[in-house]
Amino acid sequence: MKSVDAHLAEILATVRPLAPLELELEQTLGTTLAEDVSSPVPLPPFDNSAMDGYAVRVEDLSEIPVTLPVIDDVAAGSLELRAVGPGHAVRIMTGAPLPAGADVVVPVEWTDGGTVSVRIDRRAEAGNAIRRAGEDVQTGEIVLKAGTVIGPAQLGIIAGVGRRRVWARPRPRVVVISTGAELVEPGGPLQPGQIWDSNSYTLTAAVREVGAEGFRAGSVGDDPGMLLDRLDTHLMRADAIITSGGVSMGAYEPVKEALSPLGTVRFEKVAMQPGMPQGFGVLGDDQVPIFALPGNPVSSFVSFMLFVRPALDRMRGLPGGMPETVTARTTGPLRSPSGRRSYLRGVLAADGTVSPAHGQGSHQLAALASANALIVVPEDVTEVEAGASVEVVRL
Ligand SMILES: Nc1nc2c(c(=O)[nH]1)N[C@H]1C(S)=C(S)[C@@H](COP(=O)(O)OP(=O)(O)OC[C@H]3O[C@@H](n4cnc5c(N)ncnc54)[C@H](O)[C@@H]3O)O[C@H]1N2
Ligand code: MOO
Ligand SMILES: [Mg+2]
Repeated sequence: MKSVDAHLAEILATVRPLAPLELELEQTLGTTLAEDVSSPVPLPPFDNSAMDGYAVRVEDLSEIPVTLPVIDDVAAGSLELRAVGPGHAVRIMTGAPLPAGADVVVPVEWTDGGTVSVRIDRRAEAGNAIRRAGEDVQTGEIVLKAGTVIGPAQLGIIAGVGRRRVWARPRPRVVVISTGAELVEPGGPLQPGQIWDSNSYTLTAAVREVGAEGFRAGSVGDDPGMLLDRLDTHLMRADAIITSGGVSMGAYEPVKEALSPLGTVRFEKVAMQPGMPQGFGVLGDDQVPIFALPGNPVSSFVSFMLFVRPALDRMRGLPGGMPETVTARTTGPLRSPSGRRSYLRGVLAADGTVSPAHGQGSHQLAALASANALIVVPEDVTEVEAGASVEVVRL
């Protein structure tokens, strides 16, 4: 059987980072910057006030209290400014440009708030409550490096240096298709022998959670032809395809039947549990990667975490690789089939212990829903005692 690492390595050798596009600011959340962004101007662009108060000359504060005439009123965005001469005060709002001649801002709380003249009751040091031009960013300074994932704060500084568009690798568009004649769309009535399609929702959500765009394309039953039609419909706009089900040893394995003849998708057993039956390859002229995951809901979820997520990271221009693990102590004994790496469901606690879930069946939704971690049991281990330390993938 193929090792987990070899399967992941083959996937990572196949997928490619998406080509950068010049994106409008609003479209960039979750994308990966493909250029260094620098500032064309100093930030702030001009000396301005950090507080609502009065701009004055510090030498006029030598005798406190002192009353000064208020010669101007400067709000943020004001253009024409009168200089502050000796013995003058200018009322100033936070963010407003500092008038020439002033070298201190006295917060209004330290005064009587006068508008014609102001009594200042407390001395402020020179430079108080002044934001100097360029103290945040210098002209030409790189504020974000290529390869940075753009979140809200990164959008802030891109907008803050005046960029309307940036070059970034877009979020991969991933189409999720379920297979299985037994599947019914949640909300619909169940006939005998039917189940609700959970994989479509789990996998589309997992795609979105890792920063890609997920499109749930529904189920195609057990009909290979329907699968091929559904793939045709979505292939041109997909950067990747995920299917679940129909890849094992059964008589009706629509994914295997539909894709094996194409010769570009391989189906094999990987030395892991859950997630043993795996299909991976590329489709169409654009070599769109397809992840043909096993049908058992826990198998497809674990397969997503191990194989799809790292691939999507790479497509986003990020490193992407085997999920990180943390060390924990298992509170209960663990069992794992020899020769397969197990990913058992468990609950990792703040005290560094991990409690294995009661149900470890790869179809058991409840155990997966209550887990926040996958306990890794290596291929050559079949028993782990309670209290032993284990490696754990956080979910
Ligand atoms: N004789 C053998 N039988 C099986 C083997 C094997 O090696 N020899 N492998 C087992 C393992 S391991 C797995 S995993 C499953 C995977 O099989 P498939 O990928 O063909 O999945 P299906 O047969 O289509 O479905 C399996 C199971 O999962 C349920 N399912 C499928 N799709 C969904 C969905 N969208 N939402 C919820 N549940 C889904 C389906 O009803 C089946 O119960 O094969 C084992 N068999
Ligand atoms: O891959 Mo299966 O998930 O071992 O049940
Ligand atoms: Mg099957």
